[in-house]
Amino acid sequence: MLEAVELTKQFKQMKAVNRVNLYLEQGEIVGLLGPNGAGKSTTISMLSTLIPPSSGDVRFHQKSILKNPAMLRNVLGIVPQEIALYSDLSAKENLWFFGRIHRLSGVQLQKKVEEILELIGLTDRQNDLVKHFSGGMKRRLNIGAALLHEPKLLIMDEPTVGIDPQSRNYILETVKRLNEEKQMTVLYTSHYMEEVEFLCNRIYIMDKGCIIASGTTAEIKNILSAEHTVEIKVEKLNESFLHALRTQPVVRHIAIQDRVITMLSPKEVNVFRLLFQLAEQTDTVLTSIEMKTPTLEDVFLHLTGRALRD
Ligand SMILES: Nc1ncnc2c1ncn2[C@@H]1O[C@H](COP(=O)(O)OP(=O)(O)OP(=O)(O)O)[C@@H](O)[C@H]1O
Repeated sequence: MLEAVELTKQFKQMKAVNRVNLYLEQGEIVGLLGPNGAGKSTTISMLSTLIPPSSGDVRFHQKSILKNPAMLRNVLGIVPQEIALYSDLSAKENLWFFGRIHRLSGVQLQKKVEEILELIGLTDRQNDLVKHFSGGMKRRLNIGAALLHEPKLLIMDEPTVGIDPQSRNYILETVKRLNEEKQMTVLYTSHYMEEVEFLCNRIYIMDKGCIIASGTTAEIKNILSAEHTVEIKVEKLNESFLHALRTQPVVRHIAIQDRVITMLSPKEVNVFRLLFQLAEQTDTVLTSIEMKTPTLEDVFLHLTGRALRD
């Protein structure tokens, strides 16, 4: 349905997006995952015809949209990262305004506004001014505004940033319903692993302007199929134990939070024996050792050496 071919954006000295190739099939929810500054917003700005690429192409149903953006714009809904609403208007008035931009009017517009208010759970608050809304309610309305013209393709730029867990779940469930009930194709960018894992059929992981991995969640996790994530709890964090761990060639990506140490190690290594030996040598009391299947977060760490939300 939509395809990026060698898509590149150069801002003066900075290559924000570097030869990105990705595609969305009709009816898929595709995740674009990456840390701040990875190039996600720039990529979707080019995909949604808001900014032109420096080189490369964007194709919609195999046709380049660079010279004919209207073809895509008519069926595209965009949920921007920044809230784009009028705070002195009510929720309903905002939806009316955006509906008119999409040339809806009369009974058709009225019906659509009611339907959207219901979908985003704001029917009861439809007459309240947006300036009195919580962050989560604004985000939901922001999404509603993108849905008025029944887009076939919805591009969402980190739609859950800075909101409460309840609104976040509401948004995720709404996206899933739109996909299942209306067969809406969705490109969803986020730096929350759990969100893309919950929503997406396929995922692209982006870092420093490049796609560094792609596939289904299972395929991406498989990159680390030969490794375990090991979680070690210690009674007291001991520098000599950490030093001993860090010097082991079979131990990688050590992360520490409070008294919990997380690391990766190959499955064929007897990590229990190794940890007990090191604990004994350094007078460290181990409270528990747990082996886990690597998460997408671990894969990102493996590929880039950094955590997703560093
Ligand atoms: N108009 C611009 N001019 C110059 N540099 C830019 C411009 N827009 C983005 N950049 C730079 O390009 C890089 C990628 O930014 P982008 O906003 O696409 O990343 P992102 O993955 O969406 O990050 P975030 O999650 O913070 O939005 C960043 O280093 C950013 O500073």
